[in-house]
Parts: sequence; structure tokens; C-alpha cells
Amino acid sequence: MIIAVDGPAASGKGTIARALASHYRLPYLDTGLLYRAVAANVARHDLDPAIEADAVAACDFDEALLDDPILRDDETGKRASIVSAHPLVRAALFHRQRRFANQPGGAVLDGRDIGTVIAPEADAKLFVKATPTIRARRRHSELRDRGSNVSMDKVLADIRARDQRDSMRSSAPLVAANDAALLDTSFLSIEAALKRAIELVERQVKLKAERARG
Ligand SMILES: Nc1ncnc2c1ncn2[C@@H]1O[C@H](COP(=O)(O)OP(=O)(O)OP(=O)(O)O)[C@@H](O)[C@H]1O
Ligand SMILES: Nc1ccn([C@@H]2O[C@H](COP(=O)(O)O)[C@@H](O)[C@H]2O)c(=O)n1
Repeated sequence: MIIAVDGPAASGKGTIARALASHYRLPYLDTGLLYRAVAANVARHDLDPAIEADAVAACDFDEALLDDPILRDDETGKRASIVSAHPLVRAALFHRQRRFANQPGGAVLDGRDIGTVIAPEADAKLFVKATPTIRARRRHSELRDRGSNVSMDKVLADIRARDQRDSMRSSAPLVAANDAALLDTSFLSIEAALKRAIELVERQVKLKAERARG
């Protein structure tokens, strides 16, 4: 079974995708980490994230980079949304994600274009959302816990800018797949959001099985 989980920054998609993977005992890929690794590699080599050729050169990163805490920085996230807008960067990361999705037994992937581009054939698709203010509050408290003293206003402005960049790019923009189930986590606890996510996955899988039977 392939489960695709998409949504904007700090909507809770990673939390849900990881929990779904554990619930269904499936391997999990946070595809945002791949773009973050490219972004960190761009910075490491003093390249310009806005120049496509620079960003493409940084796609050939050392696997160990995926475990580097620098990937979790907000600055890296911002840079990731710049490199991810280049079609050649998306093409360079495409096959790796496809292979992960298509492994025997299936997988759970989260990102921005899993249900639309990486695994349009997924058995279940969720589009996780929450209001920008609530997402900023969550990200702000996460950053504070990590010792940052960034202001709430700055976090909210960054979230809005990232939404705008991710949704407006021409290549694989952030958009819900037509057949994705929407899950608004704004007023749900993590436990309630996961319970709802499982219900939505079960419903889609059942529907798909019924359709296949005719
Ligand atoms: N339903 C929820 N209620 C309250 N907090 C939540 C909820 N879901 C997630 N969170 C918290 O919000 C923060 C962001 O969640 P998460 O990392 O899952 O978001 P994300 O969409 O994967 O973000 P990103 O795209 O930046 O990786 C985390 O600190 C997480 O614990
Ligand atoms: N499938 C994806 C995943 C991520 N991106 C871009 O990377 C940025 C960082 O992603 P996080 O999920 O780790 O916050 C994100 O803002 C996107 O620009 C993507 O394009 N496609």
C-alpha cells in the first residue's frame, strides 16, 4: 500500500505520515529532507540557490548529510523552497522518490507533490492543512524548544512566504490532488488528527478495493 501525505509547512503532515507508517508497518520517507539536503549542500559550497545550475550541482550530496541537524534549520527550509522550484532539481530527485514509493509492500511518503507527481497511483492520499497562524504557532514553539529566540511575527511571515513560493511555482506546485482527502488539523490534537487520518486512509482503500471488484 502506498500512502501519499502532502501539505504546507508545519501543517502536521510529517507527524501524521510517520505515525501512519508505524501503524501500517510501512517504510517512511520525508521527501522535504531531500530538498533540504540540496539546500544545505548549496550553502556548504557557497552556491546560489536561485541559479538552477548551482542547485542541480548540489543534488549530488553525501548521504550522511541527511542526518545533519542543519537540515532542520528554518534558514535551510527557506533555501529548500528556493532550490525546489527548479524543474531540473525536481527531476534529479524524482527517481529516488519513485523507487521508494514502489518498493514491495509499499511505503508512506510526505511532501508537496507526492499525490500529484511522485505517486499519483497511491492507494490513499491525504492533504493536511491548518491555518497559517496555527502552523506558525506550532513552528515557533518547536524553534523555541530548540533554543531559538525568533519572533512569532517572523515565523508567520516565513510560513506565508514559503506557502506563496511552494504554491506559485510552475513545476509541481503545492496543490491537493483531485482525489486526496482533506485533513484540517487546525483544531485537532495530534491524537485526534491521527485517528482521523487512519479513518480517511481506510475509507480510500476500501473504496479502491470496491472499484477494483467492479
Ligand atoms: N495536530 C497537532 N496539534 C498540535 N501540534 C501539532 C499537531 N500536528 C503537528 N504538531 C506539531 O507541529 C509541529 C510541525 O509538525 P510537523 O513537523 O509534523 O509538520 P510538517 O507539515 O511535517 O512540517 P514541515 O513541512 O516543515 O516538515 C511539530 O512540532 C508537531 O509536533
Ligand atoms: N515533495 C516535496 C517536499 C519538499 N519540497 C520543498 O522543500 C521545502 C522543505 O520541505 P519541508 O517539508 O521539509 O518543510 C518545502 O518548502 C518545499 O519547497 C518540495 O518542493 N516537494
